[in-house]
Amino acid sequence: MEHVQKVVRSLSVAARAVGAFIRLQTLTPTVRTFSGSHSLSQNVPETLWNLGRLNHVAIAVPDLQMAKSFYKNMLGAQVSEVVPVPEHGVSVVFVELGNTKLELLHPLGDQSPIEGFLQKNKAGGMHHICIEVDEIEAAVADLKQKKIRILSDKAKIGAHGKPVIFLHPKDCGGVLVELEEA
Ligand SMILES: C[C@@H](C(=O)O)C(=O)SCCNC(=O)CCNC(=O)[C@H](O)C(C)(C)COP(=O)(O)OP(=O)(O)OC[C@H]1O[C@@H](n2cnc3c(N)ncnc32)[C@H](O)[C@@H]1OP(=O)(O)O
Repeated sequence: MEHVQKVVRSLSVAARAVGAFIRLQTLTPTVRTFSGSHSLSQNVPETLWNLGRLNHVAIAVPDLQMAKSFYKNMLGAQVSEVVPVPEHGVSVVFVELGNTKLELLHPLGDQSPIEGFLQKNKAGGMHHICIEVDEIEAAVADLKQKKIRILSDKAKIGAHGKPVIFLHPKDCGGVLVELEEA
């Protein structure tokens, strides 16, 4: 009899553990990437666009040559020449990191969107992150519906020759987010 009670107790502990595991699986957010595994996407409703890899992290700097020299000579990174991107009001240096890039940004022209940021952050600082998407127009339509502010009327060509948009930092947890079509 005691043996039977032990078996019943073990079975009920196992059943509770399975229940907790299933609840945990339901609660755990899933990551959905267009470059990643399909098995991760099972809990996510199908949408017309997908988020991909981190393309770059952009850092606004008050002195582009000094910043370039820091990454090249102090950290030993491979860095590009200065690339002017007048359509976005910035000059850029790309820092290669293997799996992603840094973009060092400095204002170009008198209407630069990073001028105000550098006035508030005199030593410079992290300005935005850029994540790849597979369908930028679908992303724009979807995010507009979700009341996320898009900071331009339509996608512009970004520093890598691909269409980009920016999302308002106040709608993205305080981070300026750029989406780039891969
Ligand atoms: C080449 C290209 C590429 O990669 O392809 C690029 O990188 S172009 C990179 C440059 N282009 C862009 O950044 C385009 C998108 N950016 C913009 O439209 C603008 O910079 C905004 C993000 C809307 C900020 O505009 P503006 O400086 O005039 O406004 P503001 O100073 O009144 O800022 C409004 C509020 O947002 C905050 N705020 C401003 N810039 C921010 C940033 N980078 N990250 C996080 N928060 C930020 C301010 O502190 C302020 O918060 P409080 O009210 O709490 O004080």
